[in-house]
Amino acid sequence: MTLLIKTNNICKKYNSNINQFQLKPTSISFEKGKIYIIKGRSGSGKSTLLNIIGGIDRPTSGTVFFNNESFYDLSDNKQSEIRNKNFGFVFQSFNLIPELTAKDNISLPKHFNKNININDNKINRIAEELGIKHLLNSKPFQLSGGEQQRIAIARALITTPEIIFADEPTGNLDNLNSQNVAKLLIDLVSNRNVTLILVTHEENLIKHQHTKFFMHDGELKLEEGEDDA
Ligand SMILES: Nc1ncnc2c1ncn2[C@@H]1O[C@H](COP(=O)(O)OP(=O)(O)OP(=O)(O)O)[C@@H](O)[C@H]1O
Repeated sequence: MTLLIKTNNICKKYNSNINQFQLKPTSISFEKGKIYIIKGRSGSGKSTLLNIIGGIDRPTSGTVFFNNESFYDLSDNKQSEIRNKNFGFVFQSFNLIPELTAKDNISLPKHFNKNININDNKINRIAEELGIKHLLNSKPFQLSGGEQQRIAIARALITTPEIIFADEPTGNLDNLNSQNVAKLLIDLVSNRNVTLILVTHEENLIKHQHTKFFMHDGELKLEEGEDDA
């Protein structure tokens, strides 16, 4: 088992006029090639946790280790490099650039880091796996939600990341598309030995070998029947 990400008592406090929220101290480990599912009610703190682990949002206190280095103590350049090269993100709202074709959206990581190798071969291969090869010249507005999310998944995988963070990736899709896209994502990461942290409510996709967490009022708990994380 190779440890990829580990958090040590990460905590986040939001104090605004509108609301107060606290992610309670969380210590958790993520291993290479494993799939982690996070469930929980709206507002319980799932995205807050995912953003901290994914290097997008610094915790109020505590440490996130990526490959044994304290991520938020690295330089801004190094943090961006890791986010761009080693992490992949899939969001509920797809986050595609409307002016770009599907192909250019998939190539986007190269725009941020010239050292990332993305070529036509690689794009065609992944597009084929995702069943979107015929859509590469289309723009997002010409595509259905399920097709757009497949493009976003291709963009997340094209850099051959070590870990994918997926925050309710099927939240904007109808039932059938939702099942298909979530299954595709799980199959693709499993075939590549990529770690997946998936926020989802798709109960029927969750398998016994996945590690399941439940977030309640900012507190993350391992679901019963699991070993300690
Ligand atoms: N930048 C912010 N400033 C202030 N409060 C915030 C901020 N981001 C999130 N919150 C608050 O933190 C709490 C947790 O939000 P979070 O988005 O993590 O929940 P969630 O479980 O992902 O919800 P959902 O399932 O609806 O996406 C909420 O009460 C939210 O309003």
